[in-house]
Amino acid sequence: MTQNTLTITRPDDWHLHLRDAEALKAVVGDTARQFARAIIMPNLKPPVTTAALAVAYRERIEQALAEVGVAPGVFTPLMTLYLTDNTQPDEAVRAYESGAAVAFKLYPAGATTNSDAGVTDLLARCSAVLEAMQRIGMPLLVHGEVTDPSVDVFDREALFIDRVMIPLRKSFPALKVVFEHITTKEGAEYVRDAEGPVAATITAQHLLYNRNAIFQGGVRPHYYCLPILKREVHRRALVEAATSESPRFFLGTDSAPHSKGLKEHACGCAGCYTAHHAMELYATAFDAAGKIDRLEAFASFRGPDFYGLPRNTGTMTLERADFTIPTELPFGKETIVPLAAGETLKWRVRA
Ligand SMILES: NC(=O)N[C@@H](CC(=O)O)C(=O)O
Ligand SMILES: [Zn+2]
Ligand SMILES: [Zn+2]
Repeated sequence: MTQNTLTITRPDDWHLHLRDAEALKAVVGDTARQFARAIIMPNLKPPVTTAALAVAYRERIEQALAEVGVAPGVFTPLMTLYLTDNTQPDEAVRAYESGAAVAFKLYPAGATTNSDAGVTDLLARCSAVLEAMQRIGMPLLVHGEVTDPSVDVFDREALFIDRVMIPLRKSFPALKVVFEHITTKEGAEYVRDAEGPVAATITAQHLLYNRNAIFQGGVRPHYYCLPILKREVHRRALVEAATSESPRFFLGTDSAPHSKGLKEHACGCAGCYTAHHAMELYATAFDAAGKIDRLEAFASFRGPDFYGLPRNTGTMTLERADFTIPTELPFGKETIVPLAAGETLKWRVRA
């Protein structure tokens, strides 16, 4: 018998970009409608590099939530700090122990949107802060792509494992590491098999699409994100990982809003906007794999378990019903085109 409804513990998003100011106000309500908590990425301009900046950013998020009518306590932002070559160990201790931030985010310099202030050489520049993080149990969240321009863009994640991840985890074997938005079979296998406290987030777009989506009938900038969509063999490996019984894979949308104008551009920005219908996308992907029963563990259990946080207590109900994704959404004075705009999904969140 086909299952037509699914009630799960309220989910969390373990990788989210909320931006700031008008953009923040435009998108934060979408996430708060679907998720109880989210890990907020620190790649603002300028980046969120200190506990004080994270506290101030959290206040702006809370103000935006109030302005769009989200009641207090409905949604909790979990803040992160942006690691730089100059981050001092006492900043990690101050941020983590005061509750200002739950993790540090590693952006290799030049790897992705707003990563210019990122790290140039992780082990050479950041060993003292990594040592402190390992000691206090503060996770390191990693954008896992090498930045060497001579490396093919489709190979940058796989090479990162050998060049950065393995040496990092050899030097700091007890450091909690989240390999963010994995996109390859190599990434999934590494996380599945590695020793020690390692996990990975997986986006909806990497479960649903392979790289053909970027080029179907012409170039489609709204399917362009980093790390870029890969071949079908990789998509299948990610679906297998997400729907497996491994506790190491959990939901992280990487919803990354950019205005329509900046996406449909000669040099379009990387990032897919999925916060608006994230659970519909994930449910469609899990159902297509015949594994809708595994969605709750992926979306609601494994993330808090890895971070050492309590699981949520409320519930969300999804139902098998057509859900057509809007073609455009308001985005301050501009608009934003969500991922898979105009397409019809098989599941929707019951209001
Ligand atoms: N994923 C993306 O394509 N873009 C993200 C940055 C990131 O997560 O790498 C963004 O901030 O726009
Ligand atoms: Zn990233
Ligand atoms: Zn991201």
